[in-house]
Amino acid sequence: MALMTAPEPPGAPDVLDVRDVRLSFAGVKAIDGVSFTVGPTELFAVIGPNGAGKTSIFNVLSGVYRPQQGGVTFLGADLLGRRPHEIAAMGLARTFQNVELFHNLTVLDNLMLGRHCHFRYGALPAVLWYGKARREELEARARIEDIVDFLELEAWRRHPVRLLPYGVQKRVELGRALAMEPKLLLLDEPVAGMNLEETEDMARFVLDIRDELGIPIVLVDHDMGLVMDLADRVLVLDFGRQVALGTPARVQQDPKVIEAYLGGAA
Ligand SMILES: Nc1ncnc2c1ncn2[C@@H]1O[C@H](COP(=O)(O)OP(=O)(O)OP(=O)(O)O)[C@@H](O)[C@H]1O
Repeated sequence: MALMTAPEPPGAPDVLDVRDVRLSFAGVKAIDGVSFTVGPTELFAVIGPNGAGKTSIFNVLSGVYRPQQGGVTFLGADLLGRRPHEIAAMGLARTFQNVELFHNLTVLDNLMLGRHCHFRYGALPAVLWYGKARREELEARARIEDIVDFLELEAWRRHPVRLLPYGVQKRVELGRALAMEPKLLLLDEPVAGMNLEETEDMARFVLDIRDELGIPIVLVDHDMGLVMDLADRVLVLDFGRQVALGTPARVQQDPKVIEAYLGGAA
């Protein structure tokens, strides 16, 4: 399939390296010494009860928050201090807890907007170098059609997003992130508010992105069940602190996790 990327060679370096990150807001420790790595084909999950610091970690990774301490390296380059659009251009794409799309635009137009970081020709150059700009647009349209196929959005492609069922809107948001041709995908509560069927569909697409497209994923959720089914490794947070890090099987049996997470707000 045209979307397929080359498999990583064995022993390829980690795509993400988070080292002892600390972030406070007026004395509230949102992230209190968190460290983890994400491998080149890994599906890594961050879980924890409400207020544990999951969204804060995503906001650090995507350049919205700057931590007071620690380091973050993405594909060997330092991330901290970079603006969100720079980080997106480096290949780190994210989805949001709530659907963040242009609701009056069609599915195809929303996906096209996800590709803007790949356009080299603006309005005036497009007039001057019509041929190249045209080729670029045709190429973009072909990539978008691949994504439409991959996420099974054919039936909705010309519909305004506001008319779509919620689960399909979340899939379009995923498609917009894929349109950026990311090297790492951050998914913020991808099944929040979904019914069972929509959740199962989304779980299948998330696995396919990792397995067929070879894109590593960091997924944040408070739904223990989903994460335990999907993730290669899980980081459990509570009050900003790292409670456990390991395979789902190991984390699930960790007494600290049972006490801090399952016994608490879960
Ligand atoms: N911009 C901010 N200003 C002040 N406090 C913040 C800010 N962002 C996060 N916090 C605080 O940091 C802590 C962690 O919040 P965060 O949103 O990261 O948790 P979460 O695990 O994503 O929670 P949820 O599951 O409810 O989304 C909370 O105590 C929160 O109130």
